[in-house]
Amino acid sequence: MSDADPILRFEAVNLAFAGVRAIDGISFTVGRGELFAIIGPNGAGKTSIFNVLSGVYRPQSGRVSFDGQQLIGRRPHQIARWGMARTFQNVELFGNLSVLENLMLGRHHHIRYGPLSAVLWLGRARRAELANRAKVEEIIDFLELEQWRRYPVRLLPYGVQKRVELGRALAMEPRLLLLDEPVAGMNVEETEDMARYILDIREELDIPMILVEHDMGLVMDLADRVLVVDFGRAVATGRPAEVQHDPEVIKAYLGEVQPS
Ligand SMILES: Nc1ncnc2c1ncn2[C@@H]1O[C@H](COP(=O)(O)OP(=O)(O)OP(=O)(O)O)[C@@H](O)[C@H]1O
Repeated sequence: MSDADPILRFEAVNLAFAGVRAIDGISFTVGRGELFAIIGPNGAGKTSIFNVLSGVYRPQSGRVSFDGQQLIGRRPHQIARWGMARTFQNVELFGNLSVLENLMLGRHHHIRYGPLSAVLWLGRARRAELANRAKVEEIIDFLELEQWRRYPVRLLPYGVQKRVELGRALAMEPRLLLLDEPVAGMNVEETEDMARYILDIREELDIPMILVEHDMGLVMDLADRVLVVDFGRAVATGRPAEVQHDPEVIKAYLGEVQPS
């Protein structure tokens, strides 16, 4: 499913911290419309890959291109403006602001009018504001957040907070969405809901995604392809059913089987 013109190309990336090889020569591509998962044991390098993609870490070597543009050396806000949005392992929202306000913040880099127009509420600022509001309303609808829209986010159930975070990323109208453990800490019902929204994003919004997730069932159900990492290395890449039976993958998860 990784086509000839992928949205993302991650090539031979190396990232080390004081001797720890967090990413050790990993390469992969993500196709347009693909749901690509990265799995691996704790400390394998998954978050480091996300941090390289979003410009937080600068690798020592390798190339990363997003829709043909080189990413390494770019600032996080620039990469976000290019259309790469991200959710975090722990919810990172403004707890005292409402769902609506948090989603509007996801639109801030779409705001194109200057401060003077904003203060005077001139035509351009007004039109932009209305367009931003319409986009946010669309997302509230899509993620079924209507009943929560005016509530401060900190008062909402955890599963709903994670959904709002997803909504804020969608408000950026991303061309690639990075989901960092979207169902971590969720109960079964919340997990099922989140899985449905992720599938809807792919089917209805046609946004490619990279998913880092410990919930193996979710990955196997949702992903088109899976990259398995261990100690900073790519252990296997393939369709979920293929990697599941790969002896290297089983070894990475279960450890070396000792002869009795
Ligand atoms: N800023 C940092 N400074 C030093 N070491 C780091 C830093 N970030 C990551 N590492 C190290 O790099 C390795 C990979 O870490 P990373 O967080 O990417 O793994 P992970 O697969 O996301 O783990 P988890 O599933 O626990 O979130 C680990 O050994 C980690 O300690």
